[in-house]
Amino acid sequence: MRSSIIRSVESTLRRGRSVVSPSGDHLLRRSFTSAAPLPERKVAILGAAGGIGQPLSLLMKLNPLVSKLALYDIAGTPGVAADVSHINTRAEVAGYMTEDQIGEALEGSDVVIIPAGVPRKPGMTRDDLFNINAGIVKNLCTFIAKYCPNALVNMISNPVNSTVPIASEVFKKAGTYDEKKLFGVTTLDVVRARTFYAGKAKVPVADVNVPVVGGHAGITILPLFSQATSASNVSLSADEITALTKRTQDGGTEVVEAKAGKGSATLSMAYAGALFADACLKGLNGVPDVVECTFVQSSVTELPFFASKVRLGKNGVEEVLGLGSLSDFEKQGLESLKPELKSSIEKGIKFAKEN
Ligand SMILES: NC(=O)C1=CN([C@@H]2O[C@H](COP(=O)(O)OP(=O)(O)OC[C@H]3O[C@@H](n4cnc5c(N)ncnc54)[C@H](O)[C@@H]3O)[C@@H](O)[C@H]2O)C=CC1
Ligand SMILES: O=C([O-])CC(=O)C(=O)O
Repeated sequence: MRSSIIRSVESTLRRGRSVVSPSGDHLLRRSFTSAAPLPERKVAILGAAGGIGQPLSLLMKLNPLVSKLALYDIAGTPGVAADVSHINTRAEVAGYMTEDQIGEALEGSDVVIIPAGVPRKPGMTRDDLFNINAGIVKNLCTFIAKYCPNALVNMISNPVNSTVPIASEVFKKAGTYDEKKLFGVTTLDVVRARTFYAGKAKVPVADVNVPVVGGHAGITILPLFSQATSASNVSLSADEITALTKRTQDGGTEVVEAKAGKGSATLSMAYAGALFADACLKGLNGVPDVVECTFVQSSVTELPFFASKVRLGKNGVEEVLGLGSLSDFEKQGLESLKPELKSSIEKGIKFAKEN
């Protein structure tokens, strides 16, 4: 059994296909065929030795689209890099520690993933992380602007609703901002919405996709269950949809409480981060119709940043897609989230301008 699984993964890798795929295995089918040579792609992970960073480093090492994997952290990277580097997959792994080495880590990167920063403890909101994480993100983005201004930046560090605007201001100040290349990673909200919906509706999770729009904190997370694929065959009551919405919005808190002081989601986040980075790489490589929900500069609403479905392409964002038709419940959720999201965005912009 074990050897047949290994054989199947190895044969997938030889064909140059992805082991992980956003939104289910349909993307596997639009990956490269054996005839297409895979382009060289460098991915850097900043915060690679942390709770998310370590399993994310593992998953990116398993991704055959990655030819170089740069692992950076302020502590612990040599061990993680040595460990991951022994895996017999395509990516060459190098570990970097201290700011003297960050330039080398970043240079030539196509995608930079940032899970650096402190996680929540029970009783905290994501915004309670602002005071520490805002400075970390600002500093790291200054290095990105200097060493790899053309990279796609996947921001995981919380509060995403503020750290993405901070990054945009740092890049603007450096003259390198390209709104097509900056993403807040909200994939975990989609992963949760799919899992919770499939469980409640008793349908195979692989058949379910659910757009999640807005932002990445509490009520700013708005799953659009009315647009769930397979929704037409499923009838959930209004109370069930309300409960699913709340569970998706509180998914992070559910994990924080279960971990009881030992941090927040790391394994599911690493999975979600790997899915989103994989989608970015596929877009860069010219795979058509790669669509993911992500928090980007947006004109979908009056807010300057907003998460929605986005088509990814050779330059990052190819098209920010609209919201589609919303149920009355979702319309109400959309209006309710705007004040909080607006103030988190403004807080990030103000911090970056004043510091
Ligand atoms: N976007 C999302 O959906 C999610 C975001 N998160 C956020 O991800 C962040 C990381 O979470 P964990 O990995 O659990 O935390 P962790 O504390 O386990 O790891 C963070 C890592 O960042 C490193 N770090 C700190 N300052 C750094 C700097 N200046 N440069 C490079 N590395 C630095 C630390 O040394 C540590 O290894 C948190 O802010 C958390 O809230 C967590 C889950 C989901
Ligand atoms: O809840 C947290 O603090 C971490 C996070 O963003 C998530 O799990 O969605």
